[in-house]
Amino acid sequence: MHEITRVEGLEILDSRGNPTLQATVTLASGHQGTAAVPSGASTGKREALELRDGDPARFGGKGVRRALAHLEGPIAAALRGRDAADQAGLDLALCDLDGTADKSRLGANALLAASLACAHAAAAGRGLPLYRHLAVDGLEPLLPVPLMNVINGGAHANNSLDIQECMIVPHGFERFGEALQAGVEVFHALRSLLQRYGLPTAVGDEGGFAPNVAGTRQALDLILEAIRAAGYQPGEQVALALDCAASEFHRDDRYVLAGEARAFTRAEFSDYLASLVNDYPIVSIEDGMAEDDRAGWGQLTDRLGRRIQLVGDDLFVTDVHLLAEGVEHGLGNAILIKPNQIGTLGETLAAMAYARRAGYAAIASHRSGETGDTTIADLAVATACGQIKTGSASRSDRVAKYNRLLAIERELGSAARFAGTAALGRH
Ligand SMILES: C=C(OP(=O)(O)O)C(=O)O
Ligand SMILES: [Mg+2]
Repeated sequence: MHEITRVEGLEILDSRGNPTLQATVTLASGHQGTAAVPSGASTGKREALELRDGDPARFGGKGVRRALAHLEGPIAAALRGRDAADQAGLDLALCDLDGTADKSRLGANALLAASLACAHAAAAGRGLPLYRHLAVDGLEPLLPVPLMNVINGGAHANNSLDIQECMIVPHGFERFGEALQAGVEVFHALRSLLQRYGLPTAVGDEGGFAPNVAGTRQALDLILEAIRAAGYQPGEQVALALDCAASEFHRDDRYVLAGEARAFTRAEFSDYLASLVNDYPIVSIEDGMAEDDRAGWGQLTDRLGRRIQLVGDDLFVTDVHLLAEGVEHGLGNAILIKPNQIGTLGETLAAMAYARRAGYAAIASHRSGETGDTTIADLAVATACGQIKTGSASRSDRVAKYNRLLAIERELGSAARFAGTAALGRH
């Protein structure tokens, strides 16, 4: 029994300068665990609620004092005396305590901070690294392929690109460290290219560049050129991935892309994405259709689901019930995993387990507003999900996750396995 004796909260800042929550859980043994919660910008409308104070006089309404009070009040009271190693039981108790479907009473930010900090405390109490503590029965630790967002658009940058994320996927390598190095070299090569073409090298929220490009194809052409300039083979070693975040530009049943000066029907937008897949080594498209456009998701999955990975982010919001519905109706073939979309670690693990059983891929993911917290790195390794999406190499909040994975790879030594190309080969 790893008895919880104290739960403390702290209001800290995220990478966008907005307040967020950190929790520290102390056990009777004296061991402690600390975790911080991130925050999204292009949030799915079915996400659990991130409780904000709404007082415009403080952080423009984004304060988290109420959530902090919930964390240190009712949540702390409910956790004291419980076993930190009983993650499922703790998280069930937290859900019951909140009592709402969307965690709007206590706030998903308050609940997740506590939930994650319990896991860290239990790991410390057991004398295990977090990825060992969270290890899923029968699965060996696996270092994930990084999906690195090198050109930012959409809600994450104020440039002309409608597609939110253009990512590189360094998969054709033996070790995580080699893949990361390749990704970073491509990122540096891209910076040089942008400079040469007189385009700005300022970065967006996730650390990727945010140039004013003339549409998606120019962004992808630049990335391909950067992959070659860095000495890697596009597709074979470093592939491409997109997060369209299509809910953001879905209006009146049309996909309105300012950069293409066009409003697409769902069929036309499927054609457009298929043409990109034909012309570029794209292995994964996230939120290629809007969260409410189930017909669009069905069409896109029929069209591309056997060729590439189609990831539901806003569509599934890390919710096992929405995922189950999606599996039943054949929507997509992968789920993005963001613990703060659902609000507890236990429910996050349940969604990942369901995906595994259903043959859906799972990608552990950061949010666009991040902290130095590295829990998702351990989560990816423990669940052997094979992929992690955590931005570019130019911001310390993103680099922290990559550095954690480097440390895990070293710690595992000769037992370290890298997911590599096999992680993408399910379709
Ligand atoms: C990471 C993402 O952005 P946000 O955190 O803004 O939802 C995403 O959409 O996948
Ligand atoms: Mg997304």
